[in-house]
Amino acid sequence: MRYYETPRISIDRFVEEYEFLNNFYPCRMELDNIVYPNAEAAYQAQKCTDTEEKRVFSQLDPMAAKRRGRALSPPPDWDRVRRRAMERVLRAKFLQNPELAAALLDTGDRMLQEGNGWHDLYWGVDLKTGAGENHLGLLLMALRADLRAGRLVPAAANLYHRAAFPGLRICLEDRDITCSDCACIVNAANETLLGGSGVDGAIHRAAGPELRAECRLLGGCRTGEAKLTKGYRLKAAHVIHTVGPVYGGPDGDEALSACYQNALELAAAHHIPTIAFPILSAGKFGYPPQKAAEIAVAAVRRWLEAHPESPMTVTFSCVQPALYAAMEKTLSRLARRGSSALTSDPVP
Ligand SMILES: Nc1nc(O)c(N)c(N[C@@H]2O[C@H](COP(=O)(O)O)[C@@H](O)[C@H]2O)n1
Repeated sequence: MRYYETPRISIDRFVEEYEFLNNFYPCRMELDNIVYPNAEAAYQAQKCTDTEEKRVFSQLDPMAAKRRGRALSPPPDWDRVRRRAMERVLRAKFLQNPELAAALLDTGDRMLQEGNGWHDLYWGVDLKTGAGENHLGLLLMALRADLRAGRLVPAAANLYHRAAFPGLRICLEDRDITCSDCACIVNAANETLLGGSGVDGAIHRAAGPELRAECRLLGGCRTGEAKLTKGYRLKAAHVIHTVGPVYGGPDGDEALSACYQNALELAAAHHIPTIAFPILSAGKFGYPPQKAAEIAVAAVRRWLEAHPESPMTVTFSCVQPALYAAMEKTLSRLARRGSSALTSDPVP
């Protein structure tokens, strides 16, 4: 949805297509020469005065960052400076990730408030009572006004890291999949195909409402299956939606392999040359990072080896540090066995 299409009602929870407003949303940002994987880690790190202690947060997923930040004793003037710390973090997040700045602008004049059920009355408001100071929402709205007026200007492109494993025809990026340069991206969807949270919400928000309209015609998707749509406002021309299993269920690992294989089969049938996968089932469906990584790599590798004539190259797009590390370990081990060529470069 674009700015002029948005109704003037408030956004009172930062979930689903508005999850990008949440500090837990995965996105790289640099602050004082440290690159963080999400705004929560960047914010919690500001409680440390020691740079090495701050650097620990560069490896933390949002929940781990929140826990570690809470266990620290903050500087004595923290209550006075924390709003300014959050403002710096939000500026870094949105100015260094232009697609997020565009999404913030697309919220138009809507009131932004972080409704929550965990009684945070400083950064948000209580969803039940409406009480709270909503400083996160206020800072986001001020940033939006600065972007709209041109007082703040986002970078031309966002920062990410790409590792190539040429012998394997596989790459690994720590990039938001909605910014992928591949012809097709894979969505970790649910059985309704009508959007949800996590990567599903991010893809639907970036693709626009036309994606949901096409998804409505598909009659859902069973676990392990894959369905194709257009990419609409995404850079990718196509989206393949697949439903991964929830961790711990019967035949889950086989279903997870089937997601990768069916997505690749569908892509090949439509002559798609490049495809980006998130690490399926490793988010809200609970697969442990190493297990999800091994199943992903084995399934893709098996398909590529069975189709040596295919021009397909596969990118794994992975925004969580623990998952990225598991993927890098798994792919490096395989590349050492299968190929001596291995490069790893920051982009752009
Ligand atoms: N590459 C990428 N870009 C995003 O914008 C994302 N939100 C994610 N998330 C990853 O997707 C996988 C499925 O998670 P959910 O079921 O959506 O929670 C998981 O690997 C997340 O880390 N990835």
